[in-house]
Amino acid sequence: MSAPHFVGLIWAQSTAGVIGDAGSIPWHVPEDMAHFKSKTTEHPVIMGRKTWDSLPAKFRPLPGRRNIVVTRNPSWTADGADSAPSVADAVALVGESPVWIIGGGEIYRSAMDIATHLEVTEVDLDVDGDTRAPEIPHGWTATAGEWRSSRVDGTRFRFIEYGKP
Ligand SMILES: CCc1nc(N)nc(N)c1OCCCOc1ncccc1N1CCC(C(F)(F)F)CC1
Repeated sequence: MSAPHFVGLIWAQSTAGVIGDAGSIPWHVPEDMAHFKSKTTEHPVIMGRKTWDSLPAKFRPLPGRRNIVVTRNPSWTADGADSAPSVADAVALVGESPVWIIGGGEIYRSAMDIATHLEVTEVDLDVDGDTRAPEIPHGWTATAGEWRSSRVDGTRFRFIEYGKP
């Protein structure tokens, strides 16, 4: 099994870096859900247990993808998910590329060192939240798409891709 050479982190954040509040996402931008779905479908996804718990029931497990949940609880199990004690162990379970790391905050921070690709949706909102996006270290280069407006309520958003030269 070869280690995946494409390890992507994917998240949606407010401009100030909020990604969640009380276990949910404080906005509704269906274009981001479609973006997330198109990027991750058919590829394995790795997430923390809190993100697993936050998934709406009809998306748990995320369909069409191997779901791997990172938890320190060795007796944790769930239908439709594998588990691993750390991000590194979860990535080691995957012998294909790309693998997508889909949240939450703690998991992104522990995965940043092994990430090769960041796929960030910036939502132009000023919202409060208890969970923040990871700091992006120096050395990543950003390619930002154009600002778009959500069909629901006109909320502006854009997709930013980060690579490492
Ligand atoms: C979309 C939210 C999202 N955006 C980006 N860009 N990066 C992410 N890491 C991400 O968080 C995925 C895990 C949390 O996901 C959800 N949390 C609350 C409600 C709904 C969801 N979604 C809806 C879409 C669904 C589909 F299967 F269609 F993709 C998956 C579950």
